[in-house]
Amino acid sequence: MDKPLYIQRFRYHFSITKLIFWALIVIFFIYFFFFNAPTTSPSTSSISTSRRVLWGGPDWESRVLKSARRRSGAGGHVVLVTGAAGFVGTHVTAALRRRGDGVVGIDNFNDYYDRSLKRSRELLLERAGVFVVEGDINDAKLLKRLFGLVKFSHVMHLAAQAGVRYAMKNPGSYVNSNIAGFVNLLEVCKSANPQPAIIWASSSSVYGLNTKIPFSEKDRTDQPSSLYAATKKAGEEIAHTYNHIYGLSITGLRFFTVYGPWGRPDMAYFFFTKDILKRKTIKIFEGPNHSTVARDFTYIDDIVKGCLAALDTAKKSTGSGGKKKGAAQLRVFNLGNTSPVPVSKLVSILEKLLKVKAKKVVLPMPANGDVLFTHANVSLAQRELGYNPTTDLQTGLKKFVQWYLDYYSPSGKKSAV
Ligand SMILES: O=C(O)[C@H]1O[C@H](OP(=O)(O)OP(=O)(O)OC[C@H]2O[C@@H](n3ccc(=O)[nH]c3=O)[C@H](O)[C@@H]2O)[C@H](O)[C@@H](O)[C@@H]1O
Repeated sequence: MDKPLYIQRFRYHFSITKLIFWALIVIFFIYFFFFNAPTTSPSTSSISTSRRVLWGGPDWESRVLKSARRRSGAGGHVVLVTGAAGFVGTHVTAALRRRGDGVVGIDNFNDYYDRSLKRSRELLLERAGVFVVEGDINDAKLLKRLFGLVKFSHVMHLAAQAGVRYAMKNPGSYVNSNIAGFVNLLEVCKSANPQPAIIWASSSSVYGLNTKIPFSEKDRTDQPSSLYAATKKAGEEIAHTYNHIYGLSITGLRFFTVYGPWGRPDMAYFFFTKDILKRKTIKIFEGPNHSTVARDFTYIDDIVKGCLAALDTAKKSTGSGGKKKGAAQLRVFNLGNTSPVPVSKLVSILEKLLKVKAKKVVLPMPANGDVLFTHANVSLAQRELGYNPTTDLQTGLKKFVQWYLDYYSPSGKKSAV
């Protein structure tokens, strides 16, 4: 006897559902085993790298090797640049490439700020012949593979979680990138054969609550006022340890509020420009008793020169196979502009360049880790590196604004690249 119609329909629907269920399971397994193959490396960065990053394979290897090749007759170094799609990283990488060094970049393309800007910088480097590996400095396997493929003479370590105020929102990302990531990189460098010399980005923020002006490398740096500053200071101590135990040659560069074309959208000069153009109100912080807040704003080209000079004067690491063979070089330099400018003056320069009057509100500086004043004494860098900053804020901001208007104009993105 035939079953009632509703039972037949129920069975029919039930079997379709079962079919879809098993099909989904099969698709999941195919995806997991075939598209998530062994060269896939789970990364640990809390901001960006919850996704999996693909690297490896013959094509990837040949791109790495090609990028690491020095221009024939150029002599030069073979450099791994971490944070190569970052602001300073892109400029330094391009400059190294221009003069003929072999350069391989690495960047995790995290979403701390607009990723498309990072991708545009990557494109710029790709056109200059540099391959930026997508991966995280916490990925030891990836770093070992890179060192297995290429005998890097230097590492320019510029990958970091930057930004003073964001440290209150996402403290873990600072520990992850600036401490864990740095240690991971040093662990791989110490075991590499030959060991590379390392140049890395510290920060003017390590001077913290120091009131002695201008800041000299001999001044105290044990009063950080933000977690960001504390992680950079920790980096300096960690550098000391790896230099002492393993003979790694390490140079730390304390950058002072670096600005310029292709800059970081989280920095005040950048978002002030954006907000002034949008007629949005900007906040200008002031210190106690209406005192001025000022920064030793330093133009990117001056910083690049300092980075290259630090690289060219770095002595070789002395260790090999994880063992120290003798004392190695350990240096720290201020790279600033030596003339602090009040934030209110920065805004008035921008108003003139943009030909727009800013809507502004002056507020007491919140307790967010910011310091009142920075001012670099660069005589050590002058002596040892021949560092001599030449760009004043007016000139540097003019170049930034030209780039900004071009890059963000409706038709500009490509022409700026
Ligand atoms: O030199 C350094 O060590 C640091 O320089 C910058 O940090 P900061 O100098 O605080 O740069 P901005 O965030 O661009 O701030 C510049 C000035 O604008 C002020 N500001 C910021 C934001 C705002 O809304 N209003 C305002 O007046 C800040 O108080 C500060 O005085 C970078 O963001 C750090 O990554 C870097 O390490």
